[in-house]
Amino acid sequence: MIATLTQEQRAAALAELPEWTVVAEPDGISRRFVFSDFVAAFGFMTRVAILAEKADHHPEWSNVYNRVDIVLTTHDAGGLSQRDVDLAHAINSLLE
Ligand SMILES: C[C@H](O)[C@H](O)[C@H]1CNC2=NC(N)=NC(=O)C2=N1
Repeated sequence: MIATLTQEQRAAALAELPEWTVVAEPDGISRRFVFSDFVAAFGFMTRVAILAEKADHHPEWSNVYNRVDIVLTTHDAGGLSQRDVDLAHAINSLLE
């Protein structure tokens, strides 16, 4: 069973993810991505979906035209875990 991060671990992890915001409900982290159009947004979502499936860790997300909103939380742990942090870094890497 995966555990949620301790307060110390959270603080350290979030310091490395300045683009992500803490959200309360569900306990996790969130980031908004804005692209030029729907095709670019959906292409990004496809790449995130492949990462998520490989990691067996899946985002809560929504898409409206060129915008993608992602929340990462670990359902099995009931909050933010290292899996969310790892996926956030992998998603960030897609944009480099
Ligand atoms: C059985 C399967 O491994 C689990 O249900 C995985 C799948 N993807 C998941 N994704 C997320 N975000 N949280 C989980 O707890 C989770 N659990």
